[in-house]
Amino acid sequence: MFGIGSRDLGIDLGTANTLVYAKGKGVVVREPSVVALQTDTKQIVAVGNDAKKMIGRTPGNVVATRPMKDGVIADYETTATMIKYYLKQATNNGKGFFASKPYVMVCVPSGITAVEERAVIDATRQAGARDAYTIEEPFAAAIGANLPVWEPTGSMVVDIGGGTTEVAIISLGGIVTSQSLRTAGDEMDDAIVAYIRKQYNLLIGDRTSETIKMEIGSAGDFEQLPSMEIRGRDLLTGLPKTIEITGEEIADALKDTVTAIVDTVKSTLEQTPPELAADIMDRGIVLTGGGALLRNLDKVISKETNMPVIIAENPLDCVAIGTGMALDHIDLFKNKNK
Ligand SMILES: Nc1ncnc2c1ncn2[C@@H]1O[C@H](COP(=O)(O)OP(=O)(O)OP(=O)(O)O)[C@@H](O)[C@H]1O
Repeated sequence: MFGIGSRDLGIDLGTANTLVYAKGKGVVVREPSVVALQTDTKQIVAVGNDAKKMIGRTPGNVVATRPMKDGVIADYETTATMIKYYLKQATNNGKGFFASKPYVMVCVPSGITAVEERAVIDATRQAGARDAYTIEEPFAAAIGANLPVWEPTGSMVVDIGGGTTEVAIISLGGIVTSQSLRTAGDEMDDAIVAYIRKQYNLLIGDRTSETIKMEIGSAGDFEQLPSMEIRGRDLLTGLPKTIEITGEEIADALKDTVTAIVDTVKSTLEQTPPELAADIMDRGIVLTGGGALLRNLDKVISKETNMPVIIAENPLDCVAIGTGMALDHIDLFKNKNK
């Protein structure tokens, strides 16, 4: 063990949200993974919440972008700048420079390539880390959900984020089997946009579709679902229009995405050694990530697998908490990245 201190940080560098966990303090930064840039000079106009408000609303010379896609870096320079901004915010409340550079643990999807992983490490070092380490996202999620990952017992975690769904069986401090699906919350949003366009000839923006998903979205209609009024642009007249949409319609729009997630859970279970499967039967499948909050998703997974399903406490924070807690075991992650 070498000099891990209270200034060291864990980052959940997500497609949708970036969270920073500081040892002893908990989650100190929680903002959308969005950066607004001047198109010509590439100068940063805003980061995080301020930048997210600009999505779909920027003038011609400003663009609000999400530099992470499907859990990996799509735009290297912008990601490094975003990490730098959040590291500064986490270490010094955004004022000035680091007193001393932190060691940083960053989570990555389990299906990541060596080149994609290298990019995360390099971007974090470039952003000011003394050194950077990676941890696989479902492993971090399981630590953050308080699962007994270091014990000889099977735990199953399904982390549904913006870009990826990670399914893993964990025992004795390691991933026994896992699958990473590049389908998660963002694809649900896209499916809602496509459905409303097809059924109503109405064009809605990404932020509206995410709001619809959170407010009335559902993985299945086990009960009467709520409805809501939505606004968009009528593709026939070109004018703004308001319609009412039901939860049942949105459940229908989300069907393919939900099926893809359920199928991944099932096929991971099929690859699980029987002793570990028995442990999971006792303890249940644990859902983490923002997608775990989709209404009835726990019920659908439970019905399809015949297993108990539990939503972790604070599902949006599990990966960040687990990434930060893994700093206590940094020697296990040390050599991998050298
Ligand atoms: N109440 C809710 N119902 C449905 N989906 C939700 C809810 N709250 C958040 N989400 C979705 O969860 C996703 C974000 O989750 P999270 O912050 O765990 O992802 P991430 O870590 O940024 O992404 P990734 O792990 O793919 O890199 C978004 O798609 C968001 O719309």
